[in-house]
Amino acid sequence: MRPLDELLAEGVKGRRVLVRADLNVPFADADGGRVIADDGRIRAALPTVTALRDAGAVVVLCSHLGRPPGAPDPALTLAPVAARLGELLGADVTCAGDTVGPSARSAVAGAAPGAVVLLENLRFNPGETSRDDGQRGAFADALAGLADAYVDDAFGAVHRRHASVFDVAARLPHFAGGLVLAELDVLRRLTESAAHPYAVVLGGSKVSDKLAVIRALLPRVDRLLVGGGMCFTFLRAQGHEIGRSLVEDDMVATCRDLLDQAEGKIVLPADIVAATAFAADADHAVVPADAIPADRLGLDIGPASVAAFTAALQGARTVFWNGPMGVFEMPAFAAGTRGVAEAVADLGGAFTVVGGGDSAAAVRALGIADARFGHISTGGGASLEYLEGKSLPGVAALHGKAHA
Ligand SMILES: Nc1ncnc2c1ncn2[C@@H]1O[C@H](COP(=O)(O)OP(=O)(O)OP(=O)(O)O)[C@@H](O)[C@H]1O
Ligand SMILES: O=C(O)[C@H](O)COP(=O)(O)O
Repeated sequence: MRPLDELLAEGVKGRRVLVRADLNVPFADADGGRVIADDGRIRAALPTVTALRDAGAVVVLCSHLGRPPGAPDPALTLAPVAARLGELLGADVTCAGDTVGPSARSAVAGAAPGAVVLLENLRFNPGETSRDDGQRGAFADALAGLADAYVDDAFGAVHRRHASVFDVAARLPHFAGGLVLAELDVLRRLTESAAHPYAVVLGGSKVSDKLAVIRALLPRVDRLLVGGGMCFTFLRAQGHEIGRSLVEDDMVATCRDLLDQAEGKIVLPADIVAATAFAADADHAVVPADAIPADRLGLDIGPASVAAFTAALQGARTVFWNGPMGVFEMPAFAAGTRGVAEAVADLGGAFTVVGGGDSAAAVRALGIADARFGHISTGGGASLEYLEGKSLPGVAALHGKAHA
């Protein structure tokens, strides 16, 4: 895998460099409309963009935003991201009106050395995510036609076999950006040389996505703490009443199996904040985790769980945390995530990694400084698939394993 530095050493003055970044940032409703809720991923793209600008390249930047169904959706335009990037760079960023069409081509053709052109949302095009190699390849041809070299710095998307992540690398001289290299270094450390005790904290809502990770991690970790929307499928597997909480019924048997194999490593919440509705102002109460009232749903872990999770983390020398402990976006259900975040941040002598778009956003939204963690990853699914031991298409492509 050739690092960006090799491309810079070759010289890029006046060359067009296609940079795939992951600018898929969360938005929130505000008085004046939708605003960027957390710009961490835009900031994470700055070093690569700045290095190329400083070296005189024409930076042709591209990213996905959300999951539009292969057609333009004005709600998912990258225009606000271009504006924010421009503010952070202190320079104009042109946002093309399309991804590989006339607007993009003329913006790139008219760009001076050091200029940045952000292409419109890659997923406005069906070829980006298509399962059909030919359709993806045709879109990758069009992307490659806009540039002379390709840099992948989209760590959050390296687990996607998409045109801009996988196929385009075979069509241009390709290089890994500093963010991708740094993130892979951290994950390598977590898989190859993690100091023990090693604790993993998992939460969030994507239960089925994360069960495979639990299976893969169990033999390698000493403690596995499960909170968030994930824990209810486990509590159901233990035979408990979980009311109307989030559950994946077809995963209950798998959770039972994982609990049997876990040799006591899996720690589940002892109490739950159970609400009458999925709403910020819903009536709520702390209840035992094995007795959630039938008409309520769990939206956060309770104080006894925070205390138990904090205790289980003491002495850990490596911690990986993915997924909020509750619906942190609603203040009434943010205490569990805050408590666990504080516990992880306070661990002295441990290498602590927070992985996941929502988890990183939660940490920042709660006002906990990035510097209190060893590493905050820009990739949720990407980190998990790496830890699961899966091959990542974006990384394989940078190793020259994508074929046109
Ligand atoms: N008890 C719960 N019930 C329902 N939703 C929950 C619960 N606890 C947490 N969540 C939701 O889980 C979501 C985050 O889950 P997700 O699995 O996507 O996290 P992530 O891995 O950090 O993010 P990403 O995969 O985007 O990088 C949050 O929006 C949060 O509100
Ligand atoms: O938010 C993420 O995890 C990445 O941007 C990838 O997005 P995706 O899950 O929609 O491919």
